[in-house]
Amino acid sequence: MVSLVSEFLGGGADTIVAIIEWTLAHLVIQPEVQGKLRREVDAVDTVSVDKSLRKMPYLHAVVLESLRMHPSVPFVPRRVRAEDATLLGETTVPTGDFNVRFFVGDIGRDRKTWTDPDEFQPERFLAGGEAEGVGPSAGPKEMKMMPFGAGHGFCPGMGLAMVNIKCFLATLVREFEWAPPAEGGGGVDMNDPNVFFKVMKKPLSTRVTRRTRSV
Ligand code: HEM
Repeated sequence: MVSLVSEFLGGGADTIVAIIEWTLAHLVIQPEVQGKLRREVDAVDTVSVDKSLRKMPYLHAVVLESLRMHPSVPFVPRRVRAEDATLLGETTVPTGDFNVRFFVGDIGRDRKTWTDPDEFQPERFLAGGEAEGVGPSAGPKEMKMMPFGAGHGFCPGMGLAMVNIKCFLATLVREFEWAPPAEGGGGVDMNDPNVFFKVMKKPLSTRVTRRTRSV
């Protein structure tokens, strides 16, 4: 019970914080994406953001693009059994029990699947884009990305996480302008440290201005 609660608290909080920080970093260095997202957020009734999420496809695309590039949990471990020696891609898997790690981050940046995988392009998830119809969970036939894992260990917090991240981001973009740090502030470092959770190596530093809007 204790480990279950700690898994929910640890896995449920740090992962969300990390993805919001990465997304804000992209919005800071790509002001055109921030502007487009803000126009969408401003256009809906955001008094109760959670009720308006369905009307914000660009917000959905922004979050998916962030999860594709920066999945908070970098790999998914599985214990598997091969009855016969099997050819998996270019690797021959021997007969018997063994551990496999699926590197979620590498799947999301696979050059055979994604065009310019190191570019933050939320539009790819919109209608007509190469990832139209791709969602946060792995598809039954094809797995273009799997930030929440797949199969029997699949993340039970996915739905909660998506709503949480979207509500937070929509509110942060509605209320504030996000700009790069003032000169000498060190810029935005998009590297991640080689640790388990994919956090930013250097915590995001930005200039934040409260928006003044006529009601
Ligand atoms: C951006 C947010 C999150 C990401 C990227 C994420 C990702 C993952 C991944 C990749 C796994 C392993 C899945 C597998 O083995 O196939 C996992 C497991 C898990 N996640 Fe999440 N997660 C997130 C948010 C949450 C939240 C909000 C909760 C709970 C409130 C949560 C609770 C759990 C639990 C309990 C497991 C273990 C499931 C099991 O072992 O059966 N996660 N998560």
